[in-house]
Amino acid sequence: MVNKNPHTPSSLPQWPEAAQTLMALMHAQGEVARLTEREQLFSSLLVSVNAVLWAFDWENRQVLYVSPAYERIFGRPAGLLLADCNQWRDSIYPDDLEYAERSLAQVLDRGAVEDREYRIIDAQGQVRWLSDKCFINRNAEPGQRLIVVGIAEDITEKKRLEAELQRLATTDVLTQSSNRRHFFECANREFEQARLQGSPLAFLLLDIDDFKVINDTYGHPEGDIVLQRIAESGRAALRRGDLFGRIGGEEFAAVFPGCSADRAHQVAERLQREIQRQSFSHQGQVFTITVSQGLTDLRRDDESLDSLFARADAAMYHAKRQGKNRIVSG
Ligand SMILES: Nc1nc2c(ncn2[C@@H]2O[C@H](COP(=O)(O)OP(=O)(O)OP(=O)(O)O)[C@@H](O)[C@H]2O)c(=O)[nH]1
Repeated sequence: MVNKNPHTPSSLPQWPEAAQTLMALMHAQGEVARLTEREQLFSSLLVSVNAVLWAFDWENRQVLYVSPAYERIFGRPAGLLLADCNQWRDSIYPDDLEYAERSLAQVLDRGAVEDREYRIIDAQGQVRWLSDKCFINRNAEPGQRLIVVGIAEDITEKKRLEAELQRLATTDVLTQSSNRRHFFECANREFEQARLQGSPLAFLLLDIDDFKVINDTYGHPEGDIVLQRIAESGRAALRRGDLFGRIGGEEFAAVFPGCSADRAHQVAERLQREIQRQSFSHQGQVFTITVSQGLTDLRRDDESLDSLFARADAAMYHAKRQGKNRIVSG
């Protein structure tokens, strides 16, 4: 072969090696470009996701990595956390701290803990809910340091919606009292507990007198206001732990756990007076209302809440038949 270029060294065997180097260089540059692109993709994912990814060196108690969402969700500098892992612990809502630490330690036995939820207080003093799943790093060789990794998602909005859904499902929209279903669910629980513990329990039914006349005379919206005021009086008359709900159109019910019949009668009388004291006005006309109440208490042979309900219902209808505006015990 003839060397046509006098300036090029004639060591032809060097060419393939140089070409290979060049090819390797170009390949490496391509890899770097691809990795850079990947890194940018991961960075934008980590920034946009509403969760903190973290890695923790268990033995050395050191946070090795925390994703950018940490600063946004906790409102604290990541650098401080990397220097002192207690920064995370110090953000946890005091009531949830013991649970958060115990459930994190469970990862050592279980390899993964995916159902941890606890609250933190961010730097602005706002309470936030986290779902903080954690896993032992599976790639660790025996003898290597133990790394726990996790993903702590901000579920504050989800919790707020759940609470709102729960409120809507259990509350009567007009009076903001417990609705019928929720009232009886709670009442049944109290009944079972009272039976188990042998403690007293009283059950009350309250029905507005001549409510149809009120609606017919003053209009349905005025009737609605009456219902709201009765519910307010009911809530005001009860103690913490008592149950109160609207169980029908103009019918309310209450359960008094731990309350003797005499004591429940005093509460019913207070409620009766409070309702009688209220006055309503519609287009210059002032009117008052009365209610009839049926009261009973737990007896040894009561096998379900239905028995108490039936006795209170019968007592309430006695009150109606005897002229209304009164409390009858049954
Ligand atoms: N304004 C209003 N009225 C309601 C609501 N639910 C039921 N009612 C009314 O409550 C009234 C109940 O009437 P009745 O069952 O005859 O009872 P009452 O007139 O109170 O008679 P007594 O119970 O014998 O004193 C009806 O007029 C229903 O339309 C409600 O949500 N708002």
